[in-house]
Amino acid sequence: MKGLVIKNTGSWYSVRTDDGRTIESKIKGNFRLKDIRSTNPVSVGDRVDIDINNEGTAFITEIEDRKNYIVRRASNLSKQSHIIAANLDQAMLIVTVNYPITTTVFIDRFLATAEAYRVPVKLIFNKIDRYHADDQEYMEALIHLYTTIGYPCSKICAKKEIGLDELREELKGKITLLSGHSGVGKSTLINKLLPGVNLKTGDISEYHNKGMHTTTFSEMIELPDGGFIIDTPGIKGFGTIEMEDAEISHYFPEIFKHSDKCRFGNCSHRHEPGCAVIEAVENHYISESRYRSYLSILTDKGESKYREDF
Ligand SMILES: Nc1nc2c(ncn2[C@@H]2O[C@H](COP(=O)(O)OP(=O)(O)OP(=O)(O)O)[C@@H](O)[C@H]2O)c(=O)[nH]1
Ligand SMILES: [Zn+2]
Repeated sequence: MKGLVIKNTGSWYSVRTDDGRTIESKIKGNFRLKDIRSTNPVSVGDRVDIDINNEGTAFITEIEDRKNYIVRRASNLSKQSHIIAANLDQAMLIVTVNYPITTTVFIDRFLATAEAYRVPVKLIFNKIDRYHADDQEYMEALIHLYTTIGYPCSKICAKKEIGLDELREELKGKITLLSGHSGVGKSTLINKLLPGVNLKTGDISEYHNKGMHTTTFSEMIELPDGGFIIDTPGIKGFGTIEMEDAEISHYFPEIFKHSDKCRFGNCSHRHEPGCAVIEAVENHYISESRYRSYLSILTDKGESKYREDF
């Protein structure tokens, strides 16, 4: 029987089978993944094969290849990773241009990390009911910028349920990582998407923390129309990802595009003569804010500041 891992508590995995049952399962055999040293061989989002036994529980016998997965370091000292979730169809970053401000550096770091993980991202601008003319103008400028680069954007008001039907449509049948600064309205939004659950605003992590006595607890929230949201407690975004200096520009699509024409193949786009990226920034083909974010990742990389952000 094939199914989807939707929850993990300790050594038990809840598997939603393709015929609609939820079967508590354990791992059988010794799973080793080729390219990752991870503390958990199976994670939420994994597609698995299970053998159901007489008691109605099952053994996981096979894991399908993942199209992507997100990780965090198992602990500060360890080189091992913990897989937070696998097979994400998309990530949505909830952004507020005010109340509170989401900085472009925060947005761009999230986008670059998503590129590194090969997870498509959409930006959701929330609290549109609160914005005055200046905020609105800034929001439209950001939407123009990010849409041009290739990141779809939409505007919602979680509180008054504006724009939520379109959002529900986009979440249907998919595994979506939902992320955002504290205070952008993530709990409010999840509440509206899950009628009947009635989480108090600010309580979402408490809800997830039920059974938090195991450190490997992880769960996807099932949506009424099908599809799942991942909102892992304690993980602001994507967990940790290591980026090599030379790689970073690959995760800024428009910078990468221009870097073809740099004089030096190993150009860092900081100060080199004949740098096509710097020229494109000067000529406004690349936005200054994006370039600043690129530089900030380059500068902070390796420092804890960057790791804490995600
Ligand atoms: N005006 C307005 N306020 C909103 C909207 N969405 C959420 N809020 C308010 O913003 C505040 C923060 O909302 P939360 O849903 O708790 O935000 P959160 O992102 O879950 O924040 P944490 O719980 O800290 O992670 C609350 O006072 C909400 O009522 C919106 O669309 N418009
Ligand atoms: Zn360059």
